Amino acid sequence: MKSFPMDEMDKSALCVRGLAKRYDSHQVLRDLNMTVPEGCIYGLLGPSGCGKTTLLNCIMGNLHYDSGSIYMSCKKQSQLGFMPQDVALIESLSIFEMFTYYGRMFGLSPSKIEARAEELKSLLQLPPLDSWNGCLSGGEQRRVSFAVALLHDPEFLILDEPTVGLDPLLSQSIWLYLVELTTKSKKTIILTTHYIEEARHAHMVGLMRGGNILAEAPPMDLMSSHNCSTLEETFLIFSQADEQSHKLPDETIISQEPSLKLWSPITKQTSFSFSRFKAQLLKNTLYVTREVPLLLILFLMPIMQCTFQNVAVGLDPTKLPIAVVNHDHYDCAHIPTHTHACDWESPISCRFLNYLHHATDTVHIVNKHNLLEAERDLKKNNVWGLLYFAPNFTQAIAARYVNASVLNTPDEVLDTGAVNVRLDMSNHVVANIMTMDLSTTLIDFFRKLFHECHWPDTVVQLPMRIEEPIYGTRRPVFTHFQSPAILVAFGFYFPLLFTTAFLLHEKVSGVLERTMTVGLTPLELILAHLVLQVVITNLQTALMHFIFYVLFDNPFVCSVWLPFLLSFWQAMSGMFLGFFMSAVSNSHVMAMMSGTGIFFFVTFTSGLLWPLEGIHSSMRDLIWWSPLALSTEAMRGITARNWPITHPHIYKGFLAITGWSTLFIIGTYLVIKYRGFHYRK
Ligand SMILES: Nc1ncnc2c1ncn2[C@@H]1O[C@H](COP(=O)(O)OP(=O)(O)OP(=O)(O)O)[C@@H](O)[C@H]1O
Repeated sequence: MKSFPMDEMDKSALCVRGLAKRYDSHQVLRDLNMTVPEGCIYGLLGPSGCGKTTLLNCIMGNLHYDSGSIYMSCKKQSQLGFMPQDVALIESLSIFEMFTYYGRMFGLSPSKIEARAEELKSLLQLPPLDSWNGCLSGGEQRRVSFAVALLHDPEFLILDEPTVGLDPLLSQSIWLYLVELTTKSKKTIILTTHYIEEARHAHMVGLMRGGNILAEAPPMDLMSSHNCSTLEETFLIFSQADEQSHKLPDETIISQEPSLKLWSPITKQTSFSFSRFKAQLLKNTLYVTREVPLLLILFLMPIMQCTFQNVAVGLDPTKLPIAVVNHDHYDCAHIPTHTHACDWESPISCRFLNYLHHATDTVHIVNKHNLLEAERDLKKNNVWGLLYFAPNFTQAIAARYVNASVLNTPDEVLDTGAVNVRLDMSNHVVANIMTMDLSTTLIDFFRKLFHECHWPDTVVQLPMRIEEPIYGTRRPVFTHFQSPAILVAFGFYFPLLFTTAFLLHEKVSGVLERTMTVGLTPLELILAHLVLQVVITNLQTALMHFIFYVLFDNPFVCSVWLPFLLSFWQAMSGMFLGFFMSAVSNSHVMAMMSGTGIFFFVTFTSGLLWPLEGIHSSMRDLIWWSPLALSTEAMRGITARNWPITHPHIYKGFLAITGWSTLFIIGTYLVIKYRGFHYRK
């Protein structure tokens, strides 16, 4: 290969001077100088981990650097073509769809995109353009990725290992094409490669080691000045010299505290472009509609979770076995079933048990012969409770209510005339429901009995009258308490999950970095996602409201729009947290772990599982700062009480969501501003 004429090098396409970059305490680039003449191929050679990718990212403005300076002849992102080390293809698109996506990013017309696609297909021997990226081999993906970098015919190409894994013949034709690009079209190309010998094709090579360029010159000049026949040999000589010279010790550089973080001279797109926004939106929509498992998760999950919640949570337990030891009467089978006849002779224990059997579904009577057997079953949790009627229970009851008044009935008689109940109280919910059910059934039984005898039934009632409730029903169910909270929690969590997973997938696969390098702005990225999320959220919310309020008939005493608006607003807040999570997370594991933590924190402190009025007194004032606490209360206020938006409980809910959303947006803005939206290993 002819070496690049030195006189043409005066005009530099890129000048890097004294560049330093470190990750925490790891100094990756140190006092690095590099000059790339215009219209040449510059081969950046160096062992793995020497900092090549870091250098390229600093040049393109994907990374801040700590000190030094970078000069570039091209200033706009659209003049730059970048092929990252990871292929960073969008797997759910076909090759042509991906060309269309990137073409739109660059503002190319459809006919131009089509023409370039055909050109690049024959040049790079690409598979048919309607092939899915996800089905291509590694080498094919690399060629497609290379084609994307060339699509808009940029002036400056930065290629991170373009020929790795390619057929030698294809590699050679790519090199020939690159040389043609530089000679005919005066493009400038920087490429990295592990195949040192292929860099002979380059006009200039830079030998990089330990974060520094040891030498840069045309490859032939480098070899001849060191009497070497291969570049490999030349690199070895430079590496040995570098090893012996022991340049600056690490600490010297680490101790330099950079005063400010510097960017590359490439001007980042800041203005909003409808064409890029549309390209991103169409790409996202194609992705979501093509990924059937994702679609199922998005819509089946709310359906299933809401259905499970309604059928599995909050309903009163039924058919709880309860042991009955009846020493009042051993064989209730032959006692007449007209339980409430004013008859104080036939065994009241049997008549009460008969009434219990028919009046409530909560307990299921299991007759036992003696107390020992019943207690054994209670300990083994074969039964949840034990009812014991002492001998002469009926007579004692009669003595209490018929033959005498309660005041002059002896204590022993009162004792005998009491139903003895022993329960397994280890399960709070079951124990409370059984206690309530047994006492109300017993009171009801005696009320009806007294009624038959034409006695005032107030004798057996507490001196308290429970009036019709202002809100809710006389016999509230736990599901009714939970459903508004579940709606709010799911409304928050589903968008959080989707946004985090979707953006993180793009980030980790390198697609996001690539699209941001070609000019997509954070605002366009966020708006395109927002539009899709709004559509998904509205469908999910409609589905969830339908299941809760139409299928399962949870309390809903209000108009449709206000709870829908609250759910929607809550979902937006979940999405904003998703933006923040995807910006700060570098892996799905990290996002998943923090997402799970957030879910449990938010669930426990939202009043979903238990009323917040029952929280420990030290947290009583703080709890309302929890992200979903006020909105959950607002949802209850709307759906069960029909409070308007002007009610303090309701507008505080909306304000709390707005406040948290603002916080998430500010957090995301700061992360993007100071760290970028890029993937960091
Ligand atoms: N985000 C990061 N945080 C911390 N260290 C990093 C980060 N990115 C890269 N490094 C480290 O910086 C060094 C240089 O990495 P870089 O990817 O630039 O090397 P490279 O020369 O391109 O390697 P390869 O040829 O294998 O791709 C490596 O030791 C790497 O572990």
